[in-house]
Amino acid sequence: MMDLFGTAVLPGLSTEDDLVTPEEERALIAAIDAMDLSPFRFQGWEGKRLTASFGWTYDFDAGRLSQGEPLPAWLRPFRDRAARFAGLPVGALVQALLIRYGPGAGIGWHKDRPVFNQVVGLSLGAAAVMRFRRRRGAGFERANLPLEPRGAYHLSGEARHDWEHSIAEMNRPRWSVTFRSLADQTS
Ligand SMILES: O=C(O)CCC(=O)C(=O)O
Ligand SMILES: [Fe+2]
Repeated sequence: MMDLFGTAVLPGLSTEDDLVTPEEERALIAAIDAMDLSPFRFQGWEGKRLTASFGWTYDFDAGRLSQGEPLPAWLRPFRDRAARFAGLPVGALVQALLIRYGPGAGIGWHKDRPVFNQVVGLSLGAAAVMRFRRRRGAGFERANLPLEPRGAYHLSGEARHDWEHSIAEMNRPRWSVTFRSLADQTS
C-alpha cells in the first residue's frame, strides 16, 4: 500500500500536480476569503475550519441533502478542470465545498457522507498531509498522501469508500476546494 517513500498508493486514489497556476492559486484564495465563510458546524459543535458550500449540500444539522446556491462563476472553470482530471463527465461534480483552515485547524478522521460519491480536492496555501486509515484486525492499516499546494487529488473506489481520511492540524493557513458527485449518479 506504500511506495518506497511512504506515499499513499491506494486503489482509487490519484493525484495531479499543478492543477492550477500560482496566479490562479492567489486569485482562488482571495475569492474564498471574500466569501461569507462560516465555522463548520456538526451537530452543534463548531470546528476551527471556515466553510462555504455550493450546489447540492449536505446539511449536517438537518442530516439531509439540500440544494444550495449554484456554484459561483469564478469556481466553474476549476470544477470543469477537476472533472477532466478525474475522468468524470463535466457536470458530475454537483457540490463544491470551500474550506479555510486557520492556524491550528485540521480535519478529524472521517469518510465523506454516503450521499456523495467521488471526491476531487484542490489544495491551496500551506502543504499538508492527508492521512488514511482502515481497520485491520485489532489495529489500523495506514497510508499518507502529501498534499502540495496547487495539486489535486481524486478519491474514488476503495480509497473513497473503505478508508477514512484526516488532515493533521497545520501551523500555516491552508485552503481547499473539494468537488463531489452524488452517490446515485456516477460510479
Ligand atoms: O481539505 C481537504 O482537502 C479535505 C477536506 C475533507 O476531507 C472534507 O471536506 O471532507
Ligand atoms: Fe473528507
